[in-house]
Amino acid sequence: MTSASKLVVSDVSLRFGGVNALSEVSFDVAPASLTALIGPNGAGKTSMFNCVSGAYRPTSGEILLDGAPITRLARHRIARMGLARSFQTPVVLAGQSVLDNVMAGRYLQGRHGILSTVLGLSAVRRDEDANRGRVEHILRLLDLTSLRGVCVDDLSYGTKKRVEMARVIAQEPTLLLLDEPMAGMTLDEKEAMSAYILAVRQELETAVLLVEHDMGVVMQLAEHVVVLNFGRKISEGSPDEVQRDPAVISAYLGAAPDGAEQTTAVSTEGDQP
Ligand SMILES: Nc1ncnc2c1ncn2[C@@H]1O[C@H](COP(=O)(O)OP(=O)(O)OP(=O)(O)O)[C@@H](O)[C@H]1O
Repeated sequence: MTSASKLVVSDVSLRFGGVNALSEVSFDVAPASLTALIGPNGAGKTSMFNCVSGAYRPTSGEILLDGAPITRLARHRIARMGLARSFQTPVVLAGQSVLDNVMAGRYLQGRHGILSTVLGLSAVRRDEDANRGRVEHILRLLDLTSLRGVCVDDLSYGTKKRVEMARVIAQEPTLLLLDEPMAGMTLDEKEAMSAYILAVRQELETAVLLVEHDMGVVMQLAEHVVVLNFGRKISEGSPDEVQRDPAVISAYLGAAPDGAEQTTAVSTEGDQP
């Protein structure tokens, strides 16, 4: 753990009745870095996202955001501290345009309450102008400008995921949690989404924590990889290091016993290694 870490996860455990979803998991996310959280189905990735974002309260352990404890804070308080997340199934405002969806992200980020917004106070109007400029910029960044007036209901699944990402980015997070941003996408859409994630990160200098099953994407995007299996951290390091780690290969293949010699690396082909 370093005091300069964006996120520090320290000995986090989460139990559901008799199920240990997470067992004493620790890792850091460095500022402006891209860290991937990977592991086979049921490894505990979503549980960890839910603990970090405040949806679940860990049974034990501590989570720090910019050095401040967030373990027991409500979701909206953590969001106000700079954390935003996307979901496996994109969360969009049905029946609303792409523009309105992204504007919704600005309202979450805004400092004015609903009453001052309704009263149309001048400070709010100044913010509105700034918001519009910011939203137009985000639409351009994610190639959504031409779709700004289109209702999200009429968009493909992959484009809805892009709209959700635009809304989340509009919150100007300093830590962005992306839960399987490529799930259900075509190969072309995945390549485009990878480029968008890199562009967003460069532009906003946001730290990103990414859950993704597509190992090709993880190896291409991540600087640091944390591997979970059955709720425990089994490996951590550069993409190259983890894909050669026998414990990781064993977890994904479900075959070789712990510590066994392995000659194959984790596959970077296809969705599910
Ligand atoms: N709300 C819950 N109630 C009971 N058990 C749960 C709950 N949420 C998760 N679990 C259990 O915790 C473990 C970790 O699940 P989790 O969804 O975090 O894994 P995951 O790595 O995200 O899996 P996947 O890749 O399939 O999404 C699993 O055994 C799961 O069945």
